[in-house]
Amino acid sequence: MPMLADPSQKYKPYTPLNIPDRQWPSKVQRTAPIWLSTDLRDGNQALANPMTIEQKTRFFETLVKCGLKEIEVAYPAASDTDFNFVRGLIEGGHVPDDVWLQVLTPAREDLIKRTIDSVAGAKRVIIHMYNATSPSFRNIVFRNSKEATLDLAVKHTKIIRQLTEEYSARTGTIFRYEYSPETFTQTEPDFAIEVCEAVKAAWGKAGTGDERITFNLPATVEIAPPNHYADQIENFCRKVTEREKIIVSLHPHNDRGQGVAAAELGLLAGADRVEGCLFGNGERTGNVDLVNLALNLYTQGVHPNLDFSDIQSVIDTVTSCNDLPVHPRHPYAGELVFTAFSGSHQDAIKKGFEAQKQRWAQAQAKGEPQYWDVPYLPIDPADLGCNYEAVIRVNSQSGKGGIAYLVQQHLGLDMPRKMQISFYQVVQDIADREAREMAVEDIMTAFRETYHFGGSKYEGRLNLKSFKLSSEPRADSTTDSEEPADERRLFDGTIAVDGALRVIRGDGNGPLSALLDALRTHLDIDFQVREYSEHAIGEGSNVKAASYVEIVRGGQDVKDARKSNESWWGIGVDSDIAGSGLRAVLSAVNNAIGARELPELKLSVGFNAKSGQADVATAILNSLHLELPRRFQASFFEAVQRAARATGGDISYTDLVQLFRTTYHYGTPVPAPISLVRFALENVGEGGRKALAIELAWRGEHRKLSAEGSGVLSSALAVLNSQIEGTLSIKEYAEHSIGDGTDVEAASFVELAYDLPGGGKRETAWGVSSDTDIAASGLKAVMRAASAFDLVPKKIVNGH
Ligand SMILES: CC(=O)SCCNC(=O)CCNC(=O)[C@H](O)C(C)(C)COP(=O)(O)OP(=O)(O)OC[C@H]1O[C@@H](n2cnc3c(N)ncnc32)[C@H](O)[C@@H]1OP(=O)(O)O
Ligand SMILES: CC(C)C(=O)C(=O)O
Repeated sequence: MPMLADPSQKYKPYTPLNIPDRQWPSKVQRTAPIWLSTDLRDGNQALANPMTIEQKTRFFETLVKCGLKEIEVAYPAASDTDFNFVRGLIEGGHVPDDVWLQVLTPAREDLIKRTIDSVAGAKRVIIHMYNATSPSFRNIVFRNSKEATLDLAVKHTKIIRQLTEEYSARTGTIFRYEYSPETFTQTEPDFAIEVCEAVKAAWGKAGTGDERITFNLPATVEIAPPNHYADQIENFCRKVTEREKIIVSLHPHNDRGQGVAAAELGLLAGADRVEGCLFGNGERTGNVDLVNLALNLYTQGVHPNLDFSDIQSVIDTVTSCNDLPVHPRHPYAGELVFTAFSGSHQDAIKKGFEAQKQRWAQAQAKGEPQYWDVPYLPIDPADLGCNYEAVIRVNSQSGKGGIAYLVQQHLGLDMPRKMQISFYQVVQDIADREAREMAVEDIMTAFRETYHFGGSKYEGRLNLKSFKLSSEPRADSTTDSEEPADERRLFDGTIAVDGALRVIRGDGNGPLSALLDALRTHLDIDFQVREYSEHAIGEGSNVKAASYVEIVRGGQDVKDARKSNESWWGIGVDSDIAGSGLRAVLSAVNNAIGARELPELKLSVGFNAKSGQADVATAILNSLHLELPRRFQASFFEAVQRAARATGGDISYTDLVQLFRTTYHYGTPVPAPISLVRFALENVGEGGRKALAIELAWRGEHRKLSAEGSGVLSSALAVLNSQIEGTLSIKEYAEHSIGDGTDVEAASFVELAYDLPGGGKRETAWGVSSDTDIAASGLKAVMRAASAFDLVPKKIVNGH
C-alpha cells in the first residue's frame, strides 16, 4: 500500500498550548536534575526476554556504581521473578543506604499489597502508582468517566498511604510516593492537574525535602514536538499548588526520536527529575537515554552527578543483560562516535589536538582552565575512559592529516607536510587496491616498510653500521679574516650494502652532503637533499632527534631540483642529531634505489685516494673484521699501490688481504721481528700505574724486561725505549670489538713515531693486533708497529 497522499485525513496534529509568556525558551540548565533509572522496570518490560534475577542484580550494581540514587527496580506484582528480585536486593544487602528503591504498581488493591510486601525491610522506598487519565484510555481501556478516573487514583493513593504507614511503623522503612497520570501528554492539561491535586490531597502529607510528593508526567507515547512537552510542563508547574512540596518528574519516550530534546526542554520548563534508561532502552523506541542527557550536561560544564568515566564497562554490562546492542553511532557511547574516517575531519582533529596542546600549556602556566576545543569532538574521549586510538581510522576517504596523526601518536614522528602528502599516497594506494579500512598496524607497517624504519625487520639495502664525522678547513678558505674558518665536513663510515660491509668516505658542506658524496663515490648512488627538518622526541636524558630528508636525483641545479616532480623521503631517529640526519638520508636512498643493481667492490690501482683507501678498508673489514682508522687506511693504501704497480696495476682481493697480513704480521705463521712471548701486569700505587714484566722475542733473541708506566701502552713504550737509542711514542691509538657475547675480541691499532737519536728524521708505522685479552692486543700491536722500524740498539757504556 502506498503512503497516503493526504495523511491529514488519517492523523490529527497535536493541539498547541497557548502560553504567550512562556519562560522556558530563554532558560539555561545550570544544575543536574534528580535521575531515576527505570531500566529494570520500563526497560525490562520492553524486552522479548525479560532479564533474569542474576542479570537484574548485575545491572542494579552497575546503576549504583554510576551514581544513580533512585532506581525503579521492578513491577513486583507482575511476576515472581520481579518480586523475588526485589526481595533478593533487600535481603542480600545490595542496596546502599542512600539509594531509593522505586517499585511500580497499578491502581489495584491486591497488586498494591503485593508491591508493598516486596519492599519489606528496605530502608528507602518510593511507591509509584499510575493510572491512565487521557480521553482515549478513559474511553477505550477503562471505559470510565473523568470522575471515575480521578476516584481510582484517589482511592488507591489512600490505600497506599495506609499500608505504607503500617509498614513504616513496623519496619522503619521511609516511604515516598510517586503518582503518574499515564499518558499525561495526551490528557487535558487542566484535568491532569486536577487529578494530581486530588492525589496530593489524598496523600495528605506532602512536605518539603524528602517529604515531597512526586508527580511524574509521562510522554507515554511521544506524539508532539519537544517544545509542546515543555509548554505542558511549564503549564503544570505554574498551575499546580504547593509547588515546593512537589517533585515534578519527566518520563519521556522517544517515539518521534526527540526524547532527549523533550527532557531537556522539560527541565528548562521547570521539572526537577528525569526518568529514563541507559542507552535509551524501553517500550517501542525506548525511554529517554540517561547517558545522552547526562553527558549533554557534562559537555556544557555541568556535572551530571552520574559517573560514566568507564563507559565501556557500562555498555558491556547493559548489553549483556538486556541483549540489545548499542548502535555504533549512539551519542557518546557508540563504537564509531569518536572516529573520523574522512580526510577533512581528520585534518581538523589533528590540528585541533596540536593547537590544544599549546593552548593548554599556556593556560596551565597562567593557572587558567584548560578548555576542550577540538573540531568534530564535542567531548574528550578520555573522560569516558576511551583512548584516542579510535579517533582516526583510515580508509580510502581519509587524507594525509589523519594518517600523519596516527604516525605521530604511534611512532612519535611529526612528519613535515610534504612527507605527509608523500606517505598519504602510499597508504591511499594500499587502501584503494585492497578496498578496505587500513588498521593502525597496517599503516605503521607501510610506514616502516617505505622508510625502512623500526628495526632489523625493516632494514633497507643500505644500512649504517658506524660512522665518524670530522671537519677540515676548506682548501680555499682564508685564515686572516675575523670570521670562523670555512670548513668541510668529512664522513667516514661503514655501511652494510645488501649485507656486505663497505667502508665509504666523502666530504661536503655538511654531514648529509658528505654522506651523499660517499655514496656517489663508492656506489654510484647520486642524489641531493631538497628538504630537511628535524624535531626532538621525548624529554630529558631520553631525548632523541628525528630527522626528515627529501632527496631528488643528483646533478641538478637548485632551480631544477626545486621543480623536480620525483623525490623520495626518509626518516632517521638517533640520540645523536648528526646520526639521525645520516639515517634519514639512507632511509630516503633505500626508498629511492628500490631493487636497482649496485656496483660491486672493485680493486684496481689508478682509483683516486678517497675511493681507493675506503675500498681497501672495505676489503679488510669484510675479510678480517678490522675497521682501520682513516690514517691507517691511507698508510696501507700506499703499500697496496706499490704492490699493484709491481704486478702491472691489478691486485686481487686475496692478494690484498695477504699483503695486509704480511705487512703488519697479522695472523701470519712468522711472527713480527719484535713479538710478545708472555707478560704480567701489576697495579702499582694509586691512579692505575702499571708495572709490566714482559718477555719479548727480539730479532731472534729472548729478552725479559720490565718497566712502569701510567698504563699498559706507556709501560710497553718504557720497555722498548729502554732497549733503543732515540724514542718511540704513540701517535694514534684506536680499538674496537670484534664479535659479541663470550666470543668477543679486542682489535687494537697503534701508530708509533720513532724519533731517531740525534734529532734525526721522525718515522711512523702502524701495528695491528686482536686478542681476547685487550691488554695483550694492545701490547702485540705496539710490538708489531715497533718491528717496522730500523731501531738503533742502545749503546752499552761501561757494561750498562
Ligand atoms: C505505560 C506503562 O508502561 S505501565 C506499566 C506496564 N507494565 C506492565 O504491564 C508489566 C506488568 N504487568 C503485568 O504483569 C500484568 O499486566 C498485571 C499483573 C499488572 C495485570 O495483569 P492482568 O490482571 O492479567 O491484566 P492485564 O495484563 O490484562 O491488564 C489490563 C487490565 O488492567 C487494567 N489496568 C491497566 N492499567 C491499570 C492501572 N494503572 N491501574 C489499574 N488497572 C489498570 C486495564 O483496564 C485492564 O483491566 P480489565 O481486565 O478490567 O479490562
Ligand atoms: C508508568 C508510566 C510512568 C509509564 O511507564 C509511561 O507512561 O510510560
